[in-house]
Amino acid sequence: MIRFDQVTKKLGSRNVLDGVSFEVGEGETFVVVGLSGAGKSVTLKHMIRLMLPDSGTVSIDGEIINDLNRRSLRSVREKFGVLFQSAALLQWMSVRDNVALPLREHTKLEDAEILQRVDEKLELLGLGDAGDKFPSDISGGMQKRAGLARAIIMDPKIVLYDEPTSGLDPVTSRRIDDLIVDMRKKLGITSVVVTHDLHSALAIGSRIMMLHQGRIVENAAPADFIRSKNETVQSFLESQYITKRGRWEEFSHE
Ligand SMILES: Nc1ncnc2c1ncn2[C@@H]1O[C@H](COP(=O)(O)OP(=O)(O)OP(=O)(O)O)[C@@H](O)[C@H]1O
Repeated sequence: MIRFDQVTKKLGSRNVLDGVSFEVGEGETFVVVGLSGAGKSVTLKHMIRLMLPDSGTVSIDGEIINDLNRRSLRSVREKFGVLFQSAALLQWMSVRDNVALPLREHTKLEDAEILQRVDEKLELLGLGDAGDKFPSDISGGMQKRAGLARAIIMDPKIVLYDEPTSGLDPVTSRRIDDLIVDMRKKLGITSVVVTHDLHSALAIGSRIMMLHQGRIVENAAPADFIRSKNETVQSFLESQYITKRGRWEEFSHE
């Protein structure tokens, strides 16, 4: 579904991606972890061609997206919903209007149909009562959920999450984790999640890939990830108090 083949990207004087190859299969919750500056967000940006590789290819559903024309690129991008770090809600619009925005911009649906679809998504994300509120009147966790409602309003096949739990307290973070798992269970959505939070990664990931200095140091199912012999992976795990005999099962939804 998503495939990177020997992707390299230099930004400034750094090789931010240095021959990165991996695949994300349909229905996976693929988690990308790594220290700050490891190239996680840059990897996400390549998936929707917000950035182009210097060499190597990115393919979506078998189609190499490096050289697509604008129209074909648009149809590839329609497969994606994106939840960036800030949730990026427009402050002067109600939650309902924020979520409706993509439908109003990209479809010719009647307003009644739009509002019905929006309310369905708000309900799904536990925001049934928040439609009339403004972003500044709801909590950070609710804002993230509203951002997620907007990311899935066009019924994408794939959702990209950049640090979905950053800035949230642990309880709210686990609630967002549950929602990401729900997206797969209820809607069959493939997810790619960039996070610093290994507890979250272990709880939701079908695979976890760790980037370090532009290269992949591990790409494995959670149970194998915590047993990785790679030293960079082990010190990353230890920094978050997870040991080789880690109690990740406790966090796992599977
Ligand atoms: N547009 C850009 N121009 C120049 N350098 C960039 C650009 N975007 C990212 N970089 C650099 O590329 C490196 C990787 O950035 P990226 O945002 O992918 O890191 P990250 O792993 O997501 O880190 P964080 O966890 O801090 O968000 C960083 O050193 C960053 O400064």
